[in-house]
Amino acid sequence: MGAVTDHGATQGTVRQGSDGRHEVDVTDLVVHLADINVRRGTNLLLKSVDWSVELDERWVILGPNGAGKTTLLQIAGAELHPTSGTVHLLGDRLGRVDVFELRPRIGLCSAALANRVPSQEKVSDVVVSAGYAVLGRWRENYDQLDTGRAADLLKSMGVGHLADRMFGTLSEGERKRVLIARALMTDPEMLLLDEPAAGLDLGGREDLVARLSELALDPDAPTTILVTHHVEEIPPGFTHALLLRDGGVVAQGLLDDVLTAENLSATFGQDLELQRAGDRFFARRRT
Ligand SMILES: Nc1ncnc2c1ncn2[C@@H]1O[C@H](COP(=O)(O)OP(=O)(O)OP(=O)(O)O)[C@@H](O)[C@H]1O
Repeated sequence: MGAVTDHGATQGTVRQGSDGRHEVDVTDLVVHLADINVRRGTNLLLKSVDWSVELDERWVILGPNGAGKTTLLQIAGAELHPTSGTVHLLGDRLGRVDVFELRPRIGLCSAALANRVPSQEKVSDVVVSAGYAVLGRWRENYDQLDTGRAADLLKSMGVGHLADRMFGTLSEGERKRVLIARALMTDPEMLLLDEPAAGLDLGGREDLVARLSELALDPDAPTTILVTHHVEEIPPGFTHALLLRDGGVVAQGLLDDVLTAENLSATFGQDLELQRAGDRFFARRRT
């Protein structure tokens, strides 16, 4: 296998430092990780990760089971502090900002969140309660503006007709769409999606990929970071990729540069062939 490149991610405002060198203003970036490590016991879940995400970028984080994708997303969501290294999210340094003020600015959709939704919760409440940072608690004073916004978001995700159903009665695909609507409810500056297509059938996956593509192509949509195991799930409109293996970055940068058979093979530890059909990707093992 040949050399794998670690393309530098794009940078924020570049200034001339007092010593004449160029300095990046990390507060202009949506995410900036500098040499972060996450250790649990003797395990290094993330190793020396540097990563910068700019405002109009849509990133896919790709890697095999156990690579550290969810751990990385938890850091981007201000849910986890690294063992070492510095993290800036939406201009604030993690550790020096109240995470309870930061988190409403970040929309998160994950299986862990799905598991916390009470099955009796009404779908419209699952969405509207995001604005109040609660789950499973009905408040009678939800604003009409909020309930209207929740209804619009459910419609935009193709599940408007399910607003009065109980969350527990929905199919896997319907739940995923409701949770994406919830993640968008607070009009977040950053949207984090952890394996949104997991557990969906082919039609459900294709429908979700199309909706996420619409979102990715909308210039008013938040900066989006999507975690997946499958190149087939990368929605058209995504601009950048970060490939992760054993907690380390294999490659990162513009999607077209990073998503190669060589990098994918290094990431998944198999000799893989990568095909591109239009704006979609397909991978399989070389025979
Ligand atoms: N608290 C912990 N203590 C020890 N190891 C942990 C802990 N939490 C996670 N890990 C390990 O860290 C590694 C990375 O986990 P993570 O969930 O980030 O991977 P992932 O890429 O999201 O995996 P998957 O694709 O299977 O969801 C895994 O090997 C996991 O077993």
